[in-house]
Amino acid sequence: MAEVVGADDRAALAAVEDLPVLSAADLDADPHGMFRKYRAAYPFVRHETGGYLVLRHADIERLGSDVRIAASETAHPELFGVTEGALFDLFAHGMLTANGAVHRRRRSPFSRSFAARMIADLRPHIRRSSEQLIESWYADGQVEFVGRFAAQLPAQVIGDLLGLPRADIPSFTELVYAVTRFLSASILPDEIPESEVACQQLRAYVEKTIEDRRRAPRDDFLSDFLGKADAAGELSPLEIIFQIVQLIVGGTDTTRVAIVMQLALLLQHREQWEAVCRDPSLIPGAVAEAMRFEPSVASFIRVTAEDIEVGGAVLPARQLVILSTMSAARDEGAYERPDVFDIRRIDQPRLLPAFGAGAHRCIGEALARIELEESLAALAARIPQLRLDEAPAIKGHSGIRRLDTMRISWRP
Ligand code: HEM
Repeated sequence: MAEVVGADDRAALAAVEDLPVLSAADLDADPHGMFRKYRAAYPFVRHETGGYLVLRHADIERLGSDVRIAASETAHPELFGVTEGALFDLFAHGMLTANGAVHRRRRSPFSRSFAARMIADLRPHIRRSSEQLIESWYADGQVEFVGRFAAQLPAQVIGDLLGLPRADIPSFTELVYAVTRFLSASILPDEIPESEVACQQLRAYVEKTIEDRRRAPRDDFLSDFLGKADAAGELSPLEIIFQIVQLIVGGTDTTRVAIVMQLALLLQHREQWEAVCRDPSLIPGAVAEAMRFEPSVASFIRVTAEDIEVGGAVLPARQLVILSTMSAARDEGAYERPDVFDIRRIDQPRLLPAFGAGAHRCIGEALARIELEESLAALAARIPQLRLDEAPAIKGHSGIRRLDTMRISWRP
């Protein structure tokens, strides 16, 4: 039986075996309500799949940088019986699931090209892409926003970053979303083969793009990355391919869901939408608040290397740990009135929990924020009279969250 090492003033903790076990169905039915209820009493609870859900803001910040918990390497594909193939390689050779020196080696060629000041140069281009997407359906007076805008923009931005031909973007987008399905804990076993085929095709496409760029380098992001990776000589050919695949996959669905949720939340709080339309300086605050209130990524996963004390109880060694950034973002210990959506709030931390913590903190944060800001600015400037006809039903309490459709209109 795990030992309880000290008292926490918010809870009299039982041994780990006695902690509540939350079911995925209950969590999916009311994730914020469940987190609120248990966060007040327990620093972490058990998940029915066998892992532990860590709930409080300060614990997640700390554990995100704690070397005693490690990225999960190939645990996710193995959990689904996937032990070889392109999906497996994505986890075996990518930075997201790697640890220590291997992780640093895979991430470092990107650090300069993804720095905020480099990415800032893309802002006008991302604004133009947003405006062009809006113009493609503006005359219709209404649109299904997820498919016709939110799914398109992130794929276009990454496609442009890698210098892909615009004609390839629709098929590229389909492949990316088919691969992303595998990252969700809710994928069904009979959906995996389709995801595997898509990942093989995406790998082949990226491989060919890299070959083309090596033959004819350009003044662009991909040439810069290949130059650095080749000069350092530390990445295998497979690692080079899968860092790019991971960048594509990491930057697409995450941003799609966030673009949808920020617009939905603003239209559901009409006074705040109108304020953003009148005063674009409110946009960065609106983006941060939407990421806090309904984050597109609900958690990140680690494995404990040894027993770790958290809030007066012990997380046992060799266990899967789900660090719930979604719970952290509504923690009463970190935010005033956490269940109120308020784009003017002044207690946002400098580092938003939604982008993770520690060595794996999102490498694409600056890019994601610009996509969110510029898409919102373009919508607010062009269609301030927007109405929400069908709100998106956002689902999921861990990993990337899911949503299907959202209808908006602007006819008088
Ligand atoms: C709203 C949008 C986004 C959210 C909420 C988000 C969230 C996250 C989170 C929580 C992590 C940490 C995962 C972990 O520690 O296990 C992460 C890592 C990562 N993200 Fe993002 N992300 C977003 C957009 C992007 C974009 C636009 C890109 C790239 C174009 C990107 C690429 C990556 C990569 C490559 C990693 C792995 C970093 C590493 O392991 O060192 N993300 N992201």
